[in-house]
Amino acid sequence: MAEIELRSSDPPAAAAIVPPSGRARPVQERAVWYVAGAALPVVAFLLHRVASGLSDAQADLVFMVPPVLIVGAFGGLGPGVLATLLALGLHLMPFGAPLGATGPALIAGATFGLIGLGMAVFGERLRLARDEAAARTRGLMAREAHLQSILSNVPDAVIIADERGRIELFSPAAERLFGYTAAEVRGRNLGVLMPQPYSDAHQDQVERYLRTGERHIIGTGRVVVGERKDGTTFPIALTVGEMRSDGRRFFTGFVRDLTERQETEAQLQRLQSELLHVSRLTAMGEMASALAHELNQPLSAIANYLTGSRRLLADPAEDKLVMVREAIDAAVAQSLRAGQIIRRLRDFVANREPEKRVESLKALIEETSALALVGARESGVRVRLLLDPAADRVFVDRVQIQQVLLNLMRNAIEAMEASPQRILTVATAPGPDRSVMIEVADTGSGIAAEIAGQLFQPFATTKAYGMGIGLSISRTIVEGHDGRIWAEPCPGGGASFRFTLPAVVGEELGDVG
Ligand code: HEM
Repeated sequence: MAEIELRSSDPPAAAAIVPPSGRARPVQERAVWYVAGAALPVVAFLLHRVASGLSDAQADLVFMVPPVLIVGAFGGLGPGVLATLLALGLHLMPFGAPLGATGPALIAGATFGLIGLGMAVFGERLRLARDEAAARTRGLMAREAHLQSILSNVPDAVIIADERGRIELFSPAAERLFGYTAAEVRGRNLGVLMPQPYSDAHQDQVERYLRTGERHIIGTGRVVVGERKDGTTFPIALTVGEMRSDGRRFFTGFVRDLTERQETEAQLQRLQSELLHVSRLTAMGEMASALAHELNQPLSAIANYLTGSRRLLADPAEDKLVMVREAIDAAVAQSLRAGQIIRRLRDFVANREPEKRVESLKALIEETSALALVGARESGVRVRLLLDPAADRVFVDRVQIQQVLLNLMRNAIEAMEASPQRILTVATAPGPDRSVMIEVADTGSGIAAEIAGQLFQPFATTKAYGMGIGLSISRTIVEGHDGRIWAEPCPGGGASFRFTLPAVVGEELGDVG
């Protein structure tokens, strides 16, 4: 979990960036104090001498105390010592007091020197402390500036609250997201950012955490609902961290707006389902003439039976009537067959919401192969269905899986166009981890080496026609069913495409119509 311990005695983190000591103090400032240290005692001395008519040498030192103290206190050690020595020098100059002077003059000079030096040492320490404080302030300001720049630029809203849930910090992104200004929410409870019933219960949740230490959001995050100032709600991903500063506990919330992501996901899903639909239409378009042929067969059979019946009815003898009844029964059967083909097609191309149910693979495969083999039997393709009853029940969207099967079977049939032997095998078997494996194998030309690695990428195709999106769509569908799809060369030549689907076993078995 994100827990940060901050103590006020910690050195400012920005110290590494901002020089911390008085060494950074401008050189000019030091120079000014040296000049003052040299000038002020002289000025004080001269003023006193002019005022007292060059006679009162003993009082010189008294007049020079203020400049020495000022220079020592503010200028530090160097300027302070300079001012003190200069003042003593002036005091002891031959034209002031005789060099050989003893007694009170020397005692006064020594006392003055000690006070001046003491003040210079004191001033130096003061100066260092002042510089350090300035460096600390600069460090804190730099840290504050970094924090502000991070807070202004991170796309996530950042909100800091104390342990009573009162908002202390509300980043610019939070202002944009929730519609409040920082000033409006500072000091208010976090509850203001969420709708009921969260709002009333939130502080209890925070206090429960403080009491028990049991985390539900801290460290894991959660998708929750936020409420803007205008009362509208929106989905957010919330992450909460905990921090201690100066013995107090704070919570930091990172809030990411999911509205856009959810919209994007919904849009992707819409596009995806349109693509699935378009690809089914394309498949049907590619098969159109064969399908027309397939429908034509029952229709012309119906026409033949009915023409025959009319002819038979010209002579309504008993034995002829029997034949007419049989012909009409056959016509009915053919029209039902035509109806079934049309219904299957309509189901297959309809744009509908995906819906997963327990289905029988046997039924799915048999139905799909009827569609896939339209026009193929004439070209000599033989079909082998090796369906294991122990691998029959699957939890899938029927139309989508039929789409995968149809695509694999049509590919297999096309791949065998130039082969002397044309056998399409569809087999099922129990797969690993409660799955069922379906195999569609052919005896065609096999998979070209240059395309093997990108078979399931969109627009990878070796066909003269078609966009090459069939296999990539098949992969999307299979993965959407938590399955896997791959291709292998067949031992005797040709290609084998395999995919897995979630099996339904034991008590999960549902009724399949
Ligand atoms: C804005 C919308 C927010 C909603 C809807 C919300 C909702 C919740 C909920 C439902 C819980 C209880 C979780 C449980 O017990 O299963 C919770 C706990 C908590 N929330 Fe919020 N929260 C929001 C914002 C925030 C923010 C911005 C912070 C911090 C600045 C925060 C700090 C906490 C803390 C400290 C806890 C208790 C610790 C935990 O359960 O791990 N929440 N929140």
